[in-house]
Amino acid sequence: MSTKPVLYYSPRSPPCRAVLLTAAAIGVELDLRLTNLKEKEHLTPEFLKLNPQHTIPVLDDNGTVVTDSHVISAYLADKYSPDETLYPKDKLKRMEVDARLYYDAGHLFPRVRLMVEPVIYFGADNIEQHKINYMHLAYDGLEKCLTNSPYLCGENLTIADLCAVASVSSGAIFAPINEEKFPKLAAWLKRLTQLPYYKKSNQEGADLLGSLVKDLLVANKKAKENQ
Ligand SMILES: N[C@@H](CCC(=O)N[C@@H](CS)C(=O)NCC(=O)O)C(=O)O
Repeated sequence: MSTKPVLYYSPRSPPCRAVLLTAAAIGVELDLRLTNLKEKEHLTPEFLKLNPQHTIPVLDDNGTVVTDSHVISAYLADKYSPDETLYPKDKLKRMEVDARLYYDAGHLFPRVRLMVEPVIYFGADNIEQHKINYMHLAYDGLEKCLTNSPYLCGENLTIADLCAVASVSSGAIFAPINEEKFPKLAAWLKRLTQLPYYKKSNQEGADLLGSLVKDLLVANKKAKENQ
């Protein structure tokens, strides 16, 4: 008997939230398994069998194991989405969505992690200005994609929007989006926050990440002063 796909995840993680958004957009229920990175639950032999790259999210759909949020989102849309718009089957349209997904994988999320991971894992007590500027550079790429369309790939919401918004909403906590400089990006972000499942699938986890990092910045500073 087939059961709900299992998702190994953490709500703070932007890529995990991208998958939560995609699943909610499709209406597929997931069996959520919290994976605590601080406790090194992603480094156990059992987890490494699922994903030797030791990253979350990981999806286990009745024995089909899928890793990487972008690939998982594409898999879920292909397998479970009732309509094609979320991840188009047309080759040219799909290429455009894939290009935006790779932009998230290669530019947006890495710049978010560059700001937050030194604070979470290595005791940094400051997010340097150059990291914030670097995030802003990545916003610029999205601003230019948006031209006159409401979504990153035109008139329809796609998994590219859902993956990108998990990163952008997290990045914006530390590298705020200047509405004058990035008016289309700011409007796009507002548009996505209106999705009925946005708060539960993304906002709550982004808030958790924001408060964790802000608290750690203070704690790390104190620890340094007391050294
Ligand atoms: N490209 C991957 C990135 C996933 C990723 O780096 N996840 C972080 C948590 S936000 C992680 O698992 N870090 C643990 C590690 O790298 O060992 C994806 O989109 O799924």
